[in-house]
Amino acid sequence: MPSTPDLPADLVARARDLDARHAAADRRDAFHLPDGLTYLDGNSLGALPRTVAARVGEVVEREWGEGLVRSWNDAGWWEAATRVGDRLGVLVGAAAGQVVVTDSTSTNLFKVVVAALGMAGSPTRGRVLVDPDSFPTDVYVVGSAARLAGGQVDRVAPADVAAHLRDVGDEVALLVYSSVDYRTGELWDLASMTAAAHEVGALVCWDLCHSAGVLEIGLDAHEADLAVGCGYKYLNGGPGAPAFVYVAERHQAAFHNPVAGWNGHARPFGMEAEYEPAPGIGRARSGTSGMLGLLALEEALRVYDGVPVADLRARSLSLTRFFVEALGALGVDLPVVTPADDARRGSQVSVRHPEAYGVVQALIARGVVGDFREPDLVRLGFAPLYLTHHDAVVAAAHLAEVLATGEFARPEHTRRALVT
Ligand SMILES: Cc1ncc(COP(=O)(O)O)c(C=O)c1O
Ligand SMILES: Nc1c(O)cccc1C(=O)C[C@H](N)C(=O)O
Repeated sequence: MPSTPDLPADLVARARDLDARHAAADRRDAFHLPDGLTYLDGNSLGALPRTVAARVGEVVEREWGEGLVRSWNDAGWWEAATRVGDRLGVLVGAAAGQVVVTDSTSTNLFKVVVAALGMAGSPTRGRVLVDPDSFPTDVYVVGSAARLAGGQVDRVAPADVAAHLRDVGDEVALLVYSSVDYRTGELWDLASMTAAAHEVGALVCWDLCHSAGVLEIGLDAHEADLAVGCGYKYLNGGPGAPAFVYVAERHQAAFHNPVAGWNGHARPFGMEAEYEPAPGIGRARSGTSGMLGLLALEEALRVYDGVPVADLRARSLSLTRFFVEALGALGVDLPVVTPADDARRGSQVSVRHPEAYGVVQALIARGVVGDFREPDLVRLGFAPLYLTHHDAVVAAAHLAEVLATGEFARPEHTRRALVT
């Protein structure tokens, strides 16, 4: 692995000052991070909180091994989906009883779109708006769910939503938008888009995959209707961790889960012939959750204990702002596609380069892990719980060298892997 480039003393000193200023939100010691690695991909797969392995070991050996089926009662397995939902709800601004942790984001989105088309009530309200540049699963799932439920999909960029609602707002049932764009890192205005949808009588489902755990979302405060998001990015639940779904309390009675499985029944152990949904958010459950993943996520969320999301947001903004400043100081003049305005920036920085794939691979070979996103983006995520301003300087210095040396064009860096 190439050694770390010489770091300019002024940047190192500034990093030290900023790390001291944001020390209250520093939980780096709570994570296992490989020596010498600068990990800027927590927006794809979050790092491992140290206590998770022991907790999973305990669940396997004691709760499963010894407790066996009794653990559904004795170890609180049955209620884990809503218990972890309540904990996660605190991070996204949802009062208890509105979030359940279950299934994947894709599956939860399917349930939400079908349910929302049913909630819209009028047969003339069948349009579902989706951002064509969303993470592809959102576009695929919205298309499939809307088709099955007799709706119609309008692919509308966030900037055009207001105009579209003026034109056909009274036919719109639901808007599905990401609060942070997975490619550019742009943060959309959840409050004003939600209000605009409500003005025409439509509902909104927010995809929080790239915002949960790093910024204040305020679902209840902004009267959001529905939301989904995953547990394995900034929430650090581990690969394939279960996702979450939020249904605002005022909508729960009308929320008819199309995957009406027994876990969402009012009396699951009544083994009744007919389905009757559970009275609250439990109705968004379908089948049995994978307990190892769910309890691993619960343990991972303990890292957030005592860390206000506002402090994390301040640290995150400082990290991304400082990283861009460091790129400038080191003479890296790639276009930064992530907004410079704090109010419009999530927790990542994406830069454009025609050989972005090779740049990312060359960085990884140097121990700086980010990822490549089509067609030409180097995407670097800044998980504020465990990254420091010093990491930002190290990453910027490696990027400067990768560009200066032309390493990105080496054949070993341009060969595509299955997962990018
Ligand atoms: C914005 C967004 N939505 C949805 C997903 C898909 O989630 P899942 O694979 O859990 O269905 C991802 C990431 O994979 C994502 O980034
Ligand atoms: N879910 C993933 C996976 O199973 C493998 C590799 C990456 C992912 C991701 O989550 C990608 C991520 N949603 C993104 O924003 O690109």
